[in-house]
Amino acid sequence: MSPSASSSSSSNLTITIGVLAIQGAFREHASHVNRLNTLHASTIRSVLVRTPEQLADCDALIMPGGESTAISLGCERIGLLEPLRKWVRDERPVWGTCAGMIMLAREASGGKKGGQQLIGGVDVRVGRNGFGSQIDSFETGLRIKGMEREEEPFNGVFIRAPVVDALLLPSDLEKVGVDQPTLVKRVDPNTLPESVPVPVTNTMAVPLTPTTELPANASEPPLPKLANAEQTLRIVVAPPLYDTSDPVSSAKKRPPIEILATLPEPVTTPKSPVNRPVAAHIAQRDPRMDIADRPAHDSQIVALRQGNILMTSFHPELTPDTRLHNLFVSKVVLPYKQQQQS
Ligand SMILES: NC(=O)CC[C@H](N)C(=O)O
Repeated sequence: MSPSASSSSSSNLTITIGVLAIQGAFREHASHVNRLNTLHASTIRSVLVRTPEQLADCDALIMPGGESTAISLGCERIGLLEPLRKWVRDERPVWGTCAGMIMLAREASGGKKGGQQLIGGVDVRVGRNGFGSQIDSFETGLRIKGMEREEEPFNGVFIRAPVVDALLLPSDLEKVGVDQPTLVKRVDPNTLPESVPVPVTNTMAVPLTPTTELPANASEPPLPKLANAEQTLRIVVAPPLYDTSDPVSSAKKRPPIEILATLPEPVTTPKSPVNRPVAAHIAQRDPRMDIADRPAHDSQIVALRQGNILMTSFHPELTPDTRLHNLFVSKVVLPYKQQQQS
């Protein structure tokens, strides 16, 4: 940020935070945003976003929790997917909570048949429903790095929340074919032992390590013969958002991942059978990801930031606490807006 972007300039600003309002807990997010107004010299206001035009008027965007397949389909139908991808490509501030986190991940496992469209932007693979189903919902006190009164736990509400399967190397960009906007890789979970770490030897399976090459023709491998096809793990991949003509140098320009909150224990035994293979993958941690505060298992990560993108696997809008909304505004949105104005 330039020195001219002093905090005094923030008093003249009006900050418009859009909340994607296709499905899910968007009203709760909007009301949390509005409550921040009294905390800042700038005017902070929320708007519900349902069209590309409404998005264009925003300084920042929140993608709420709900059902990522429904949100994704809704975005597709109203022509919001590409504007959202452009938003991320332009490095504008965005925060995804729960389903919103799934949308912003570069890869997602545990998807439905037929896959789903992702926006992408953050170099992680998340596992849908990785903590289990609705009845496995839980709340837990979290310490969130950089939040005001950091020592005071923030109540994380986890509802069919996504788990971080793995942090991905940015250089994986080169592995994603530009002609194939959404690839669905299929892995036969029967080939993966329950214990970790595992070498994947079945040639039908696409190994789950971040360094895996996709098949040269980038077409889907044939479906393995399974007793129960629902057990097949699907991984959907977001289209590449950045210039991949020189993947290595473009990957180097990617902002680092900052880990903001972790759980004390890894998620090694997801209750959902669909996600069991993910558990096997969890320990296949890429040691080249040298990141501060990285926990022993990537599955422990529940809040992270990459550049101007924030993602949390829990629902901060379902508690009265507005500290996380304030962190987004103070640490991501205001600096971005000030930089734009300087
Ligand atoms: N609370 C949530 O947002 C749940 C997310 C949901 N499991 C999904 O896949 O979209």
